[in-house]
Amino acid sequence: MDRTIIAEPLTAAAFAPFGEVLEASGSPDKLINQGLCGRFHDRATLDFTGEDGKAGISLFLSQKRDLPYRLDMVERHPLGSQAFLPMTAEPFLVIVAPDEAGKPGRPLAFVTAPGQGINFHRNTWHGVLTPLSDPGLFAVIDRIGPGDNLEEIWFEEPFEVVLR
Ligand SMILES: NC(=O)N[C@@H](O)C(=O)O
Ligand code: NI
Repeated sequence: MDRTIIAEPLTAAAFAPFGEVLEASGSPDKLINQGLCGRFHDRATLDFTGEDGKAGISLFLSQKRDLPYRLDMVERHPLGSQAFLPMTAEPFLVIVAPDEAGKPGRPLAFVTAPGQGINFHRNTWHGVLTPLSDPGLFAVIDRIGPGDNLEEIWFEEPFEVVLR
């Protein structure tokens, strides 16, 4: 199998099987604050299961990654969705993989446009947060609570993610 993955520009359609793209583009769902603010309302599927699980907002300050990016592993969260919302205008790398009988299939990679965030659906195979610039500062909305919410798979042979 070819181990090189070409990252494509992120689109809502291509990402739909894995989650949502969060971006303030097009017309807002509603105008608020005396018409001075557009609200792009309720754009992500937040999904938290398991006893005593709740939604939490955390901040991640991650080191940037260089390209070509060595993809050694993917993970998933069986008990909750996970959203990455950049607090800078810098693009970042988003990696997902289809589930094939409980194991990840061939990964796909996307590069966000400035201002785009993402929300992984619960139990979606994904690469960890992968900034391409410093500071890699993100707000992350995911499940807080007890239970095993992390499943990791390390590839026998890594993939290499490149830009087109
Ligand atoms: N482990 C953690 O909090 N982050 C990962 O889930 C990730 O996807 O970056
Ligand atoms: Ni994760």
